[in-house]
Amino acid sequence: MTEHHRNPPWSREEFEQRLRAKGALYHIHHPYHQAMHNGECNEAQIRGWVANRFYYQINIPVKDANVLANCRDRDERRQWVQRILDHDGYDGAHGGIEAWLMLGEAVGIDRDTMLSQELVLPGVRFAVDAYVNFARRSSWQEAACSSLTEMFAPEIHQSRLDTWPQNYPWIDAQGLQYFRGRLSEARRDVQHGLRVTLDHFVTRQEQERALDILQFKLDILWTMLDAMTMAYYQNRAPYHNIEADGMGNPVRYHHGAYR
Ligand SMILES: O=C(O)c1cc(C(=O)O)c2c(n1)C(=O)C(=O)c1cc(C(=O)O)[nH]c1-2
Repeated sequence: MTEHHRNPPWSREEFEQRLRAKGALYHIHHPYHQAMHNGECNEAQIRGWVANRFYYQINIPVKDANVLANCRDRDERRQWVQRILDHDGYDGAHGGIEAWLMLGEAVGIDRDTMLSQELVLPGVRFAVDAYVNFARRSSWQEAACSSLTEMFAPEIHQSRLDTWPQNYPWIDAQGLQYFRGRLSEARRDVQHGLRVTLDHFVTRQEQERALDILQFKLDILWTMLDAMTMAYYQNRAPYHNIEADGMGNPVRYHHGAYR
Protein backbone atom coordinates (compact mmCIF):
# COMPACT_ATOMS: atom_id res chain seq x y z
CA MET A 1 0.00 0.00 0.00
CA THR A 2 1.40 3.37 -0.93
CA GLU A 3 1.36 6.16 1.59
CA HIS A 4 -1.55 8.14 0.18
CA HIS A 5 -3.83 5.13 0.36
CA ARG A 6 -3.63 5.33 4.15
CA ASN A 7 -4.98 8.85 4.05
CA PRO A 8 -8.46 9.37 5.44
CA PRO A 9 -11.25 9.88 2.93
CA TRP A 10 -12.23 13.39 1.95
CA SER A 11 -15.56 14.57 3.29
CA ARG A 12 -18.43 14.37 0.82
CA GLU A 13 -18.18 18.14 0.33
CA GLU A 14 -14.46 18.14 -0.30
CA PHE A 15 -14.71 15.17 -2.64
CA GLU A 16 -17.39 16.98 -4.67
CA GLN A 17 -15.25 20.11 -4.66
CA ARG A 18 -12.30 18.15 -6.07
CA LEU A 19 -14.48 16.65 -8.78
CA ARG A 20 -15.76 20.11 -9.70
CA ALA A 21 -12.22 21.50 -9.74
CA LYS A 22 -11.59 19.25 -12.75
CA GLY A 23 -13.59 21.81 -14.70
CA ALA A 24 -10.27 23.64 -15.12
CA LEU A 25 -9.41 20.98 -17.72
CA TYR A 26 -12.76 20.94 -19.52
CA HIS A 27 -12.71 21.21 -23.30
CA ILE A 28 -14.28 24.66 -23.01
CA HIS A 29 -10.61 25.72 -22.62
CA HIS A 30 -9.39 23.91 -25.75
CA PRO A 31 -8.16 26.35 -28.44
CA TYR A 32 -10.74 24.94 -30.87
CA HIS A 33 -13.60 25.74 -28.52
CA GLN A 34 -12.06 29.10 -27.62
CA ALA A 35 -11.89 30.01 -31.29
CA MET A 36 -15.45 28.81 -31.83
CA HIS A 37 -16.61 30.90 -28.88
CA ASN A 38 -14.75 33.99 -30.10
CA GLY A 39 -16.34 33.84 -33.54
CA GLU A 40 -13.03 32.94 -35.17
CA CYS A 41 -14.03 29.66 -36.81
CA ASN A 42 -14.61 29.60 -40.55
CA GLU A 43 -17.50 27.65 -42.01
CA ALA A 44 -15.41 24.55 -42.68
CA GLN A 45 -14.18 24.54 -39.07
CA ILE A 46 -17.73 24.77 -37.73
CA ARG A 47 -18.91 22.07 -40.11
CA GLY A 48 -15.97 19.84 -39.21
CA TRP A 49 -16.81 20.14 -35.53
CA VAL A 50 -20.53 19.47 -36.03
CA ALA A 51 -19.89 16.45 -38.26
CA ASN A 52 -17.37 14.95 -35.86
CA ARG A 53 -19.36 15.63 -32.72
CA PHE A 54 -22.20 13.72 -34.36
CA TYR A 55 -20.21 10.57 -33.69
CA TYR A 56 -20.23 11.44 -29.98
CA GLN A 57 -23.97 12.11 -30.09
CA ILE A 58 -24.89 8.77 -31.64
CA ASN A 59 -22.66 6.89 -29.21
CA ILE A 60 -23.97 8.46 -26.02
CA PRO A 61 -27.14 6.29 -25.94
CA VAL A 62 -25.05 3.20 -26.77
CA LYS A 63 -22.78 4.14 -23.86
CA ASP A 64 -25.84 4.54 -21.63
CA ALA A 65 -27.24 1.20 -22.76
CA ASN A 66 -23.98 -0.34 -21.54
CA VAL A 67 -24.47 1.39 -18.19
CA LEU A 68 -27.94 -0.14 -17.94
CA ALA A 69 -26.63 -3.55 -18.95
CA ASN A 70 -24.21 -3.48 -16.01
CA CYS A 71 -26.73 -2.19 -13.46
CA ARG A 72 -28.77 -4.60 -11.33
CA ASP A 73 -30.68 -1.89 -9.49
CA ARG A 74 -34.13 -1.29 -10.92
CA ASP A 75 -34.57 2.16 -9.39
CA GLU A 76 -31.26 3.36 -10.76
CA ARG A 77 -32.09 1.96 -14.21
CA ARG A 78 -35.46 3.73 -14.16
CA GLN A 79 -33.61 7.01 -13.79
CA TRP A 80 -30.74 6.22 -16.12
CA VAL A 81 -32.92 5.05 -19.02
CA GLN A 82 -34.13 8.64 -19.45
CA ARG A 83 -30.72 9.50 -20.93
CA ILE A 84 -31.30 7.09 -23.80
CA LEU A 85 -34.76 8.49 -24.42
CA ASP A 86 -33.40 12.05 -24.39
CA HIS A 87 -31.05 11.27 -27.27
CA ASP A 88 -33.10 8.77 -29.25
CA GLY A 89 -36.44 10.53 -28.77
CA TYR A 90 -39.73 9.22 -27.44
CA ASP A 91 -43.44 9.94 -27.78
CA GLY A 92 -43.65 13.48 -29.11
CA ALA A 93 -40.01 14.39 -28.46
CA HIS A 94 -37.71 14.08 -31.45
CA GLY A 95 -34.60 13.65 -29.28
CA GLY A 96 -31.03 14.87 -29.27
CA ILE A 97 -29.73 12.94 -32.27
CA GLU A 98 -32.48 14.39 -34.44
CA ALA A 99 -31.73 17.84 -33.01
CA TRP A 100 -28.07 17.38 -33.91
CA LEU A 101 -29.05 16.43 -37.47
CA MET A 102 -30.98 19.71 -37.61
CA LEU A 103 -27.89 21.54 -36.35
CA GLY A 104 -26.03 19.83 -39.17
CA GLU A 105 -28.50 21.09 -41.74
CA ALA A 106 -28.28 24.58 -40.23
CA VAL A 107 -24.52 24.62 -40.82
CA GLY A 108 -24.76 23.07 -44.28
CA ILE A 109 -24.31 19.33 -43.74
CA ASP A 110 -27.13 17.32 -45.27
CA ARG A 111 -28.57 14.39 -43.34
CA ASP A 112 -27.17 11.69 -45.59
CA THR A 113 -23.65 13.05 -45.30
CA MET A 114 -23.93 13.26 -41.53
CA LEU A 115 -25.46 9.80 -41.18
CA SER A 116 -22.82 8.28 -43.45
CA GLN A 117 -20.14 9.34 -40.90
CA GLU A 118 -17.83 10.00 -43.84
CA LEU A 119 -16.50 13.16 -42.21
CA VAL A 120 -15.69 11.47 -38.89
CA LEU A 121 -11.94 11.50 -38.29
CA PRO A 122 -10.27 8.33 -36.99
CA GLY A 123 -8.92 10.13 -33.92
CA VAL A 124 -12.43 11.23 -32.96
CA ARG A 125 -13.74 7.74 -33.56
CA PHE A 126 -11.07 6.18 -31.34
CA ALA A 127 -11.68 8.67 -28.54
CA VAL A 128 -15.45 8.18 -28.54
CA ASP A 129 -15.12 4.41 -28.82
CA ALA A 130 -12.88 4.48 -25.75
CA TYR A 131 -15.75 6.05 -23.82
CA VAL A 132 -18.25 3.41 -24.95
CA ASN A 133 -15.79 0.63 -24.17
CA PHE A 134 -15.10 2.07 -20.73
CA ALA A 135 -18.82 1.98 -19.93
CA ARG A 136 -19.01 -1.56 -21.26
CA ARG A 137 -16.19 -2.92 -19.13
CA SER A 138 -16.53 -0.89 -15.93
CA SER A 139 -19.02 -0.99 -13.11
CA TRP A 140 -22.08 1.13 -13.79
CA GLN A 141 -21.04 3.44 -10.94
CA GLU A 142 -17.66 4.04 -12.58
CA ALA A 143 -19.44 4.79 -15.84
CA ALA A 144 -21.74 7.18 -13.96
CA CYS A 145 -18.66 8.95 -12.63
CA SER A 146 -17.25 9.27 -16.14
CA SER A 147 -20.38 11.12 -17.24
CA LEU A 148 -19.67 13.90 -14.74
CA THR A 149 -17.96 16.14 -17.29
CA GLU A 150 -21.58 17.12 -17.79
CA MET A 151 -21.18 19.21 -14.63
CA PHE A 152 -19.35 21.66 -16.87
CA ALA A 153 -21.53 21.34 -19.97
CA PRO A 154 -24.39 23.78 -19.29
CA GLU A 155 -21.89 26.66 -19.34
CA ILE A 156 -20.57 25.65 -22.76
CA HIS A 157 -24.07 25.10 -24.18
CA GLN A 158 -25.20 28.48 -22.84
CA SER A 159 -22.15 30.21 -24.31
CA ARG A 160 -23.04 28.84 -27.76
CA LEU A 161 -26.63 30.06 -27.40
CA ASP A 162 -25.34 33.48 -26.32
CA THR A 163 -22.67 34.02 -28.97
CA TRP A 164 -23.40 31.99 -32.11
CA PRO A 165 -26.27 34.13 -33.44
CA GLN A 166 -24.01 37.23 -33.49
CA ASN A 167 -20.78 35.46 -34.43
CA TYR A 168 -22.15 33.10 -37.03
CA PRO A 169 -25.20 34.80 -38.58
CA TRP A 170 -25.02 32.34 -41.49
CA ILE A 171 -26.21 29.57 -39.14
CA ASP A 172 -30.00 29.37 -38.84
CA ALA A 173 -30.66 29.95 -35.12
CA GLN A 174 -33.33 27.23 -35.25
CA GLY A 175 -30.44 24.79 -35.47
CA LEU A 176 -29.27 25.67 -31.96
CA GLN A 177 -32.18 23.89 -30.29
CA TYR A 178 -29.97 20.99 -29.25
CA PHE A 179 -27.97 23.23 -26.91
CA ARG A 180 -31.13 24.68 -25.32
CA GLY A 181 -32.49 21.22 -24.56
CA ARG A 182 -29.29 20.07 -22.93
CA LEU A 183 -29.27 22.87 -20.35
CA SER A 184 -31.90 21.20 -18.16
CA GLU A 185 -31.14 17.61 -19.20
CA ALA A 186 -27.47 17.96 -18.24
CA ARG A 187 -28.32 19.44 -14.84
CA ARG A 188 -30.67 16.57 -14.08
CA ASP A 189 -28.11 13.97 -15.27
CA VAL A 190 -25.47 15.53 -13.05
CA GLN A 191 -27.65 15.36 -9.95
CA HIS A 192 -28.02 11.63 -10.46
CA GLY A 193 -24.41 10.97 -11.53
CA LEU A 194 -23.03 12.98 -8.64
CA ARG A 195 -25.16 11.20 -6.05
CA VAL A 196 -24.04 7.81 -7.39
CA THR A 197 -20.40 8.88 -7.38
CA LEU A 198 -20.42 10.42 -3.90
CA ASP A 199 -22.17 7.31 -2.52
CA HIS A 200 -20.03 4.75 -4.30
CA PHE A 201 -16.46 6.06 -4.00
CA VAL A 202 -15.93 6.32 -0.23
CA THR A 203 -12.35 5.44 0.72
CA ARG A 204 -9.58 7.87 -0.24
CA GLN A 205 -8.29 5.31 -2.72
CA GLU A 206 -11.73 5.06 -4.34
CA GLN A 207 -12.15 8.83 -4.36
CA GLU A 208 -8.82 9.21 -6.12
CA ARG A 209 -9.91 6.57 -8.59
CA ALA A 210 -13.03 8.66 -9.30
CA LEU A 211 -10.87 11.69 -10.06
CA ASP A 212 -8.79 9.55 -12.44
CA ILE A 213 -11.97 8.37 -14.19
CA LEU A 214 -13.14 11.95 -14.62
CA GLN A 215 -9.71 12.84 -16.00
CA PHE A 216 -9.97 9.97 -18.48
CA LYS A 217 -13.24 11.45 -19.74
CA LEU A 218 -11.72 14.94 -19.94
CA ASP A 219 -8.93 13.40 -22.01
CA ILE A 220 -11.49 11.93 -24.42
CA LEU A 221 -13.18 15.28 -25.01
CA TRP A 222 -9.83 17.08 -25.36
CA THR A 223 -8.43 14.47 -27.75
CA MET A 224 -11.46 14.74 -30.04
CA LEU A 225 -10.68 18.44 -30.48
CA ASP A 226 -6.98 17.74 -31.01
CA ALA A 227 -7.89 15.48 -33.94
CA MET A 228 -10.17 18.20 -35.34
CA THR A 229 -7.42 20.79 -34.92
CA MET A 230 -5.09 18.70 -37.04
CA ALA A 231 -7.70 18.34 -39.77
CA TYR A 232 -9.39 21.74 -39.87
CA TYR A 233 -6.72 24.17 -38.58
CA GLN A 234 -3.45 22.60 -39.64
CA ASN A 235 -4.88 20.99 -42.77
CA ARG A 236 -3.28 17.74 -41.72
CA ALA A 237 -6.20 15.34 -41.87
CA PRO A 238 -5.11 11.71 -42.03
CA TYR A 239 -3.29 10.93 -45.29
CA HIS A 240 -3.35 14.63 -46.23
CA ASN A 241 0.06 14.26 -47.90
CA ILE A 242 -0.91 11.27 -50.01
CA GLU A 243 -2.51 11.95 -53.34
CA ALA A 244 -4.13 8.63 -54.18
CA ASP A 245 -4.64 5.25 -52.62
CA GLY A 246 -2.65 3.34 -55.22
CA MET A 247 -5.78 2.24 -57.05
CA GLY A 248 -6.33 5.65 -58.57
CA ASN A 249 -9.00 6.63 -56.05
CA PRO A 250 -8.69 9.89 -54.17
CA VAL A 251 -7.78 9.30 -50.54
CA ARG A 252 -10.29 9.59 -47.75
CA TYR A 253 -10.96 13.04 -46.33
CA HIS A 254 -9.99 14.83 -49.55
CA HIS A 255 -13.65 15.62 -50.07
CA GLY A 256 -14.13 16.46 -46.40
CA ALA A 257 -15.28 19.56 -44.62
CA TYR A 258 -11.72 20.73 -44.01
CA ARG A 259 -11.19 21.92 -47.55
O1 LIG B 1 -21.26 20.13 -26.00
C1 LIG B 1 -20.54 19.72 -25.10
O2 LIG B 1 -19.49 20.29 -24.78
C2 LIG B 1 -20.96 18.49 -24.40
C3 LIG B 1 -20.12 17.85 -23.51
C4 LIG B 1 -20.55 16.69 -22.90
C5 LIG B 1 -19.63 16.10 -21.91
O3 LIG B 1 -19.08 16.85 -21.09
O4 LIG B 1 -19.39 14.90 -21.95
C6 LIG B 1 -21.81 16.15 -23.22
C7 LIG B 1 -22.61 16.91 -24.10
N1 LIG B 1 -22.19 18.04 -24.66
C8 LIG B 1 -23.93 16.49 -24.44
O5 LIG B 1 -24.62 17.19 -25.18
C9 LIG B 1 -24.44 15.26 -23.94
O6 LIG B 1 -25.57 14.89 -24.24
C10 LIG B 1 -23.61 14.49 -23.09
C11 LIG B 1 -23.81 13.25 -22.49
C12 LIG B 1 -22.65 12.97 -21.84
C13 LIG B 1 -22.28 11.78 -21.07
O7 LIG B 1 -21.09 11.66 -20.74
O8 LIG B 1 -23.15 10.92 -20.82
N2 LIG B 1 -21.78 13.98 -22.00
C14 LIG B 1 -22.35 14.93 -22.75
